[in-house]
Amino acid sequence: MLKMSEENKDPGIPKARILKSQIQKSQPPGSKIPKTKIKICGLSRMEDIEAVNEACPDYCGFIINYPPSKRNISVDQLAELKKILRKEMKAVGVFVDAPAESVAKLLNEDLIDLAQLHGNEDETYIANLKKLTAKPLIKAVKVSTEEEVKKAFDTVADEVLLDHGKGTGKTFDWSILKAVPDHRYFLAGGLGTENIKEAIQIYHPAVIDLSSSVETDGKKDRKKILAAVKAVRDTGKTI
Ligand SMILES: O=C(O)c1ccccc1N[C@@H]1O[C@H](COP(=O)(O)O)[C@@H](O)[C@H]1O
Repeated sequence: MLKMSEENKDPGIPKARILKSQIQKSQPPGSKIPKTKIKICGLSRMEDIEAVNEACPDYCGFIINYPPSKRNISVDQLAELKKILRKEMKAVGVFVDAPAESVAKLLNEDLIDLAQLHGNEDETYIANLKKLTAKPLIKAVKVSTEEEVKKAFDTVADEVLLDHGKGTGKTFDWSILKAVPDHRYFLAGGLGTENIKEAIQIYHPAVIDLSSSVETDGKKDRKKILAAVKAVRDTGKTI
């Protein structure tokens, strides 16, 4: 039976609700705010793990039990891939309307470090899942208007991910991000080496999340993964 951890009894404020200006005020003068991080999503093969082990992004994403995706993997495949994934990187399980109990099980067994909820999971679902695990939850939201972006942060999830869809390889209109200049979020959808710098310098996302642009013929491409991680690190912009 799953138990609530000590940490979960006092879940505190979700990271997504803490504004950048509040973080800056709490820093000693001259100290640096964390740099934008990078997540490479949709890993499915051993060679994908070898590539990320070399590039070392901050987060690695796995699409779990979602057959409509060409990046779908089973829990057994996840377990095999996880065995060789370097420990420095956080493993993110990406779910689409999966039963909360099965998501919590993978988190609590440490097969994944965070769960990304990328379907129609509502606040009741997320609140229920939070009772089953202390691990961080990311709510993914498809956005196309300023109103939708603002509403995305009205959540009990720990993190918010703003996306064009589900691994579409397309950007949404980033100008709507001006509606939430002070918020922390994962930015996804159509990001690649050609637009990473612009995204970081203008919008300062906490995490740049990409999948389609680091593929060739539908498979992850080692050189593209290395180039994307380098692009984020080289930009080196602080939020
Ligand atoms: O990539 C998928 O197939 C997918 C399936 C189900 C939910 C989310 C999915 N992908 C997410 O899309 C972004 C990356 O987008 P892009 O390909 O770079 O445009 C990332 O958050 C993935 O988790």
